[in-house]
Amino acid sequence: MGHACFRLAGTMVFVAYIAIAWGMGHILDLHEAVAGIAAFLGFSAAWIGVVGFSLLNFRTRRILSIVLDQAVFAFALYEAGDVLAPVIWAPVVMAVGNGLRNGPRYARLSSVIGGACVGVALGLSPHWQAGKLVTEGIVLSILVLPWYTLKLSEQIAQAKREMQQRAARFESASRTDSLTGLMNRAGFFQCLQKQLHDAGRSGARSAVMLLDLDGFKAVNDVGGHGMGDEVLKHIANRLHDCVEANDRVARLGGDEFGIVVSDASDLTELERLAQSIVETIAAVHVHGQGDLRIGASVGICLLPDDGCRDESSVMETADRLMYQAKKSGKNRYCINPH
Ligand SMILES: Nc1nc2c(ncn2[C@@H]2O[C@H](COP(=O)(O)OP(=O)(O)OP(=O)(O)O)[C@@H](O)[C@H]2O)c(=O)[nH]1
Repeated sequence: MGHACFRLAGTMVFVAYIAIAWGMGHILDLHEAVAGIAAFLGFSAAWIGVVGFSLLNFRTRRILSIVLDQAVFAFALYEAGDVLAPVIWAPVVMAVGNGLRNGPRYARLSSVIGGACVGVALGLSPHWQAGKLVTEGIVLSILVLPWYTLKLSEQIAQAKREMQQRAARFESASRTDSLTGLMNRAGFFQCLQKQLHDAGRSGARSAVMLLDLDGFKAVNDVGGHGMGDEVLKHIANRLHDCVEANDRVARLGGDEFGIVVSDASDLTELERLAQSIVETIAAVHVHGQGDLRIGASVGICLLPDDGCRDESSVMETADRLMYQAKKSGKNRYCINPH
């Protein structure tokens, strides 16, 4: 309704302008001036009924308001002649406005109706017939300019969409590890930041795990880098299978992985998850390499923790605990005191 009021105000100003111009043009013929003003007031009453009070269904209302807009302008041009020269571009603007608001179909409809109405009005007017070329130019502009403007605006919108999609792809690539498809370090830190923020507000317990593979170097040394890459991808999939849908897994670099466990309210459950991760990795078989085995040392930082209020202090704690797990024999997890 706000928009209808805006259009209504615009039309009233337009009608007032025509009425005054007409009145001045017929200053010596008061009777005709009053008749003209009455005709425009009649139009605005019809317009208020159609658009302002929503008397008809949406689509019919739109089409009818296009016909009324364009027809009344053509009629005014026919009657008022040069007085309306300053607003000769009005049908083009109406068609472009209709297109931008309601879609290209309405722009085409508006320009065809506008071109036809103005063409007929100018063709019948002895005044405009005198300048035939100008008349043809006006009609041609009404038919061509809205189409051209809308085409341009469609192309700009399409280019904007493509740029946004490309930016989103770059953004996603900058947070993804290209080998495993997991989040990379940057993505993990972003995720950790959000987790700390949410945990700070809700006070709910969550956890951050830092996992470093044990004995991974030997896989590369024996099976080559290609084999090492396959093992990293396999481990990424297994870790992803171990956690809940709300948890996030990342490869932080080399043979180091990070996990944000969003709900660690049940400590037994969290320790069970850590143990199952250690066992899952210990069970990974490096194909064709005899009894070459790998393992994982895991450091777990429980949150909230007064000493871990930002990402770097959380990572430092998890890193310290991970090294503690390595030092105490590898293939195990260590958790901060709680
Ligand atoms: N295949 C492969 N290897 C990598 C990649 N990034 C790092 N590495 C290798 O991973 C190994 C990691 O080194 P370490 O953590 O010291 O090896 P580790 O045998 O697991 O040592 P511990 O952690 O002490 O058990 C190095 O040999 C790196 O070259 C990668 O993207 N692909």
